[in-house]
Amino acid sequence: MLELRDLRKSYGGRDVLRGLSHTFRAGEFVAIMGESGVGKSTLLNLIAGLDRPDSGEIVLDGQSITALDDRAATRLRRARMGFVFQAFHVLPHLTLEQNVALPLLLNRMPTQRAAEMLDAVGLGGRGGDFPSQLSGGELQRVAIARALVHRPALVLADEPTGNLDPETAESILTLLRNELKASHACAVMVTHSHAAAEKADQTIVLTRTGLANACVA
Ligand SMILES: Nc1ncnc2c1ncn2[C@@H]1O[C@H](COP(=O)(O)OP(=O)(O)OP(=O)(O)O)[C@@H](O)[C@H]1O
Repeated sequence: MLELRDLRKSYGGRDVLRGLSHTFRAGEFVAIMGESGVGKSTLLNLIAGLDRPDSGEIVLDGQSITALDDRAATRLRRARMGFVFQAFHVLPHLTLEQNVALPLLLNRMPTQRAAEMLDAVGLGGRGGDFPSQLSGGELQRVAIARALVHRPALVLADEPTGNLDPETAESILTLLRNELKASHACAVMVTHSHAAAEKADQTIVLTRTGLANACVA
């Protein structure tokens, strides 16, 4: 459902991705690991259509993302993807329910599923609260609810448990996994945490020379 074909990306003449190819299947939860600076966030940004490869192609459900202009890429991102990224953090001036409803509003979909998703992540009845009233773990649950509320085909997560204690991290990842499996979405999660990667179906290690399967759980 998501295909990376011979992706190449360099910054200032320095190669980061050198001909990277991989296929992700629907319903698959994949962790991407690799040493610092190897290009994990770069890869996620390319898949998200937030940056463009120098060459190669990214195909989502038969549609080439790399061939789209910025407007079309934004539309596709909005409709078909969900994000658990620092850059798309929960907005402080909106209530929890308004935050979770955002992808629905942007896609002109009915908004009642926002409350259902808050229930699903264990925050039922707190839709009127503001983000400042929540703990770090609770905020990540809101981010997961928002990433999945519009039933995206593809969820992209960058260190979703980066600043959480191990117990909270474990519960967040179990929640993410359960919600992904319920909606049959594919997820690509960048992480440095082996405990987080263990929650995925498959871990892929990004190296200086490409993408190598490290283990398949
Ligand atoms: N916009 C940019 N301009 C210039 N160089 C960049 C840009 N984005 C990334 N890089 C460089 O590309 C390389 C890969 O960066 P990237 O953030 O993808 O690594 P990473 O594997 O996610 O690292 P980390 O685990 O430390 O977050 C780094 O050397 C970085 O400095």
